[in-house]
Amino acid sequence: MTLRATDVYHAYDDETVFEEVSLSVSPGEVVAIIGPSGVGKSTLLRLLALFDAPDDGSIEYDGTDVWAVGDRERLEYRRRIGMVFQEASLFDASVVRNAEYGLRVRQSWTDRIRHELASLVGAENGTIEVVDALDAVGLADKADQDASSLSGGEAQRVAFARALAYEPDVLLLDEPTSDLDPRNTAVLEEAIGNARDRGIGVAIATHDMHQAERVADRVAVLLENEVIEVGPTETVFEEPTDDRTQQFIDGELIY
Ligand SMILES: Nc1ncnc2c1ncn2[C@@H]1O[C@H](COP(=O)(O)OP(=O)(O)OP(=O)(O)O)[C@@H](O)[C@H]1O
Repeated sequence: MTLRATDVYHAYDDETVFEEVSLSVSPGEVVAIIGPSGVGKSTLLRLLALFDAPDDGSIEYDGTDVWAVGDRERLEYRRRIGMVFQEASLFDASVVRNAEYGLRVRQSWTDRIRHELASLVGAENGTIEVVDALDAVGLADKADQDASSLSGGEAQRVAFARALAYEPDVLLLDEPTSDLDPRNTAVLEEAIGNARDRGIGVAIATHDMHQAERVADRVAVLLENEVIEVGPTETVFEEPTDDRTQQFIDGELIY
């Protein structure tokens, strides 16, 4: 399932964020979106997540213009996309309840009843998908712990597991490790690689160029209202075609 933004124009009031930005995320690849603060990385992810409609251009899901179809159909596409924000927002319940939340809201009533029945007969630690997802972020042993007792890094790992649990086609990550220590960052980066290996398409907005080098197959550089360069990670970092990319990588571009 390829998610594709084509020639997207977007503005907040009279402040233009993008002019003709195009970017795709395909199954089994990690695309890093890098660029200075305020350039529009989060805005691009919100558009790809179908939270907001672009002012012009299109967002396509496997060739379907998702803003040209009805609300119900768009909701179905929306449900195939997982998003993780910079700060985890967990509610006051156990880790497993938090991790299964996305799965629950996406389930049909029949599925929900099935799972409620499963919990009545003692399968309290959630469905296999949720246990797998918690395992992928190294938190299966904390499934029954209260989420409020977790560290910030662990909370973010639960937020990632929540998105993984409903097996999205595409995972959109907005600076998911910017507040985390190296260990939690390493756990999440490994989970990103595993998601990619399972065929999920991942887009990650990051300030951290080393992280982009570590996790991404392709890198898109956002600058001055456009994607100035997109290509294989090695090419973008070793032999960029745009001088501004080199300046940005070298830390010489101040905005
Ligand atoms: N809801 C909003 N209303 C008005 N302006 C907004 C809104 N959201 C973002 N902006 C503006 O749009 C521009 C792009 O913001 P965005 O958050 O997408 O950038 P970013 O690259 O993700 O930044 P950062 O790296 O600091 O998170 C900024 O100038 C920001 O102030």
